[in-house]
Amino acid sequence: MAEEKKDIMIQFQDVEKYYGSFHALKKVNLTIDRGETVVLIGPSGSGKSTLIRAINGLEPIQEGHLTVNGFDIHDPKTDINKIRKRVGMVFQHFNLYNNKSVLENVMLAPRIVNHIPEEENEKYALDLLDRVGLKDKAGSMPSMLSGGQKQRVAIARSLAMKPLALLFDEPTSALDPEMIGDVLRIIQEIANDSDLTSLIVTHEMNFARKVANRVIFMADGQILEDSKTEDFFNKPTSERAQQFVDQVLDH
Ligand SMILES: Nc1ncnc2c1ncn2[C@@H]1O[C@H](COP(=O)(O)OP(=O)(O)OP(=O)(O)O)[C@@H](O)[C@H]1O
Repeated sequence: MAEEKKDIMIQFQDVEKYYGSFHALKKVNLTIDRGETVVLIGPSGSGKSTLIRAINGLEPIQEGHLTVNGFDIHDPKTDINKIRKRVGMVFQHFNLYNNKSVLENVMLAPRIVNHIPEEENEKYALDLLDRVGLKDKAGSMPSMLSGGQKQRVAIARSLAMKPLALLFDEPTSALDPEMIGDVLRIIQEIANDSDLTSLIVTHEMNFARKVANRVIFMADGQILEDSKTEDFFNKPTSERAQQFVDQVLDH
């Protein structure tokens, strides 16, 4: 029988990353297929942000290969901007343009980078704001919004570029508890869009359990587990992961 051909979106092969002499990613091997929703968890300082930021070239790697949509992202010949156009990132602290309206925040990159005609751009931006429940805030400035609303604008903004993949780096860590649910619900809806590949760093274990196809567990710069979600939560194979899950679920 012919082997099923997988459609790989993100692939780390023996990736090593150092900050000076500090070894932040140790021989990382990871393959994420198109359309998968993968959650990345692990203790503070284990390298989750470093791994996710390497994917769109925000952190250089020193050894190994990292391909995104078939391009070796750390090959000097690769045009990193072409990859960043299709790989969106949602940050912990939103990173909105505070001097621009909500609508302008969503319209800016498609206008400047993709030269989308104004009318089409505005229509799509308003559709996206509707999708995140904020169409009525289109004319507001970010300073008028709650943290949860800001993060929903940031999500709409990342979708405006019609990404192939979205990277979420602790998208709810800076939010008040009552804001978290709405943001997670929207991330779940987006992640379940079958074409989109999502990689989500989160400490929200119940959310991870609901949304992810797979869970990656990191500690000390290494991937210790890469399991189907239910397998991971039913019985992590490493003691380190078991301790982590027990600790997080206790809180
Ligand atoms: N710019 C940097 N220079 C030096 N060391 C860094 C830098 N960025 C991160 N580190 C170190 O690399 C390690 C991994 O950091 P990283 O932010 O990737 O971890 P994390 O798992 O995302 O942690 P957290 O859950 O606390 O955000 C940490 O020990 C951190 O101190």
